[in-house]
Amino acid sequence: MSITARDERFMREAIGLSLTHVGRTGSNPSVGCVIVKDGQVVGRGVTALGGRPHAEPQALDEAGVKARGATAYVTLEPCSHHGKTPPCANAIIAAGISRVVVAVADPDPRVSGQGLKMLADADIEVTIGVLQKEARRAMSGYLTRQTKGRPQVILKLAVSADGMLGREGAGQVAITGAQARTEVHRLRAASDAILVGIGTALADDPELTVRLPGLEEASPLRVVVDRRAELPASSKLARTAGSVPVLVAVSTGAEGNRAALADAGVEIVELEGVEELLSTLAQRGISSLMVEGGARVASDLLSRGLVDRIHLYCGEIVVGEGGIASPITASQMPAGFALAEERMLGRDRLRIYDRLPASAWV
Ligand SMILES: NC(=O)C1=CN([C@@H]2O[C@H](COP(=O)(O)OP(=O)(O)OC[C@H]3O[C@@H](n4cnc5c(N)ncnc54)[C@H](OP(=O)(O)O)[C@@H]3O)[C@@H](O)[C@H]2O)C=CC1
Ligand SMILES: Nc1c(N[C@@H]2O[C@H](COP(=O)(O)O)[C@@H](O)[C@H]2O)[nH]c(=O)[nH]c1=O
Ligand SMILES: [Zn+2]
Repeated sequence: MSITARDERFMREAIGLSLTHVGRTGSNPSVGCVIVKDGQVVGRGVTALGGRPHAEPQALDEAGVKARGATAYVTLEPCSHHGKTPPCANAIIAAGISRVVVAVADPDPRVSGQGLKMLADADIEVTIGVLQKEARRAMSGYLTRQTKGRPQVILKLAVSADGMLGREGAGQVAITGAQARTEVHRLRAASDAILVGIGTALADDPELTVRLPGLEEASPLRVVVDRRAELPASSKLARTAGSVPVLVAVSTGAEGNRAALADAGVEIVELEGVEELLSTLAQRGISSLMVEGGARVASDLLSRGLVDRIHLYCGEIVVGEGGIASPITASQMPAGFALAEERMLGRDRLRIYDRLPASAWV
C-alpha cells in the first residue's frame, strides 16, 4: 500500500505523543504508537517514564480486541530483542495487527531490521519511512548516541543586543526575561544531562535543576568540566548533589576540592578531554547533553565540531563595558548551521539552529 495523507496524519499524532516523554525515558528513546481501526484511533502509547514499558504494548492494551486487523503507527521500528521487556514485534503479531507503519528503522544492533523482518515474516504489511525527517528530529538524541557513540550536544546561549553573554565579575546577568527562562527549564527537563564549564560554575553559582511546577522530578544529571577540581563544596551544585546527581570531570590526579566534593556526594571522574567525557556519558545511556556555557566551553565544543543544535536566546538588553563576548550571535553563525525554528518568548527571540549533515555544506 502506498503512503497516504492519512498515514502522515496518524504518524504525526504518534510523533506528538513521543515528544511528551523526550529526555525522561532513560537510555531508551521516547517512542510514540497509535493504533487505528476503520479510520479511528483505538489505542495510544508512549514509552513510559524511565523507559519501560515500551510504547506498543501500552497502545495495544488500550486497543484490546480492536487491534485485530488494525494498523499500528510507530515512530521507531518495533523491537525484536528480549531485553528488559519481551519483543514489541511479538506483541504486535499476537494482537493480530495487519499493517505496521514505521517512521525510522532502529539502529540498535539488537534490533536493526530484525523487528521489521519479524513483522513481514508474519505476513504483516510493513511501510517504512513515513515522516522520517520529523521523527528523526524527535528522537535525534537517541539516534546520535546509537550512531556516533556520543550524546547529541545542544548548546544554549543567551546573548544581549550587543552580542555579550554576561559581564566580567558580575555573576549572573539577566539577559532574557521570564518566558525565556521557563523555556530553558523545559529544555533542561527534555535533556539527559546538562554541562557547564568551571568558569560558569564559579561566576554564577548555578543550580541547573528544573524548577517548573510538575517537572521537579525531571532534573537531569549535572556535569561540570573542572580540570583542577575547583568547584567549591559550598556551591549550590555540590550542596544539592544528594538530591540531583552531579558529576565533575577532572584531569588525572587533580586534587583541589576533591575530598570535600566526594563527601558532599559529587561523583568525580578523571577524564583527559571532552571527547572522552562525551563517550563516557554515552556509555551511561545519556543521549542528549545540554550545554549551558560559558563562553570558553561553547567555543571549544564548536571548534571541535561537537555541537549538533544551538538554542540562541536573543535579549534586548545592552551589556556594554566589561562584557563577555559570545562566540556566536544571530549575525555570526558558524558555517554548517541552518535556522530551523524561530519564535518570540515575551520580548526575547529564540532561534534554533540545526547542524546540517556534512554532505550539505562541504
Ligand atoms: N548568557 C549565557 O547564556 C551564559 C553566560 N555565562 C557567563 O559566562 C561566563 C563564564 O564563561 P567562561 O569564563 O568562558 O567560563 P566557562 O564556563 O566556559 O569555563 C571555562 C573554563 O572551564 C575549563 N574547561 C574545562 N574543560 C574545558 C574545555 N573542554 N573547554 C573549555 N574550557 C574548559 C577551563 O579551565 P582551565 O583552562 O583553567 O582548566 C576554562 O577556563 C560567566 O560570566 C557567566 O555568567 C555562562 C553560561 C551561559
Ligand atoms: N522505546 C522503545 C523501543 N526502544 C528499543 O528498545 C531498546 C531498549 O530495550 P530495553 O532496555 O529492553 O527496554 C532501545 O535501545 C531501542 O532499540 N523499542 C520499541 O519497540 N518501543 C519503544 O517504545
Ligand atoms: Zn519494544
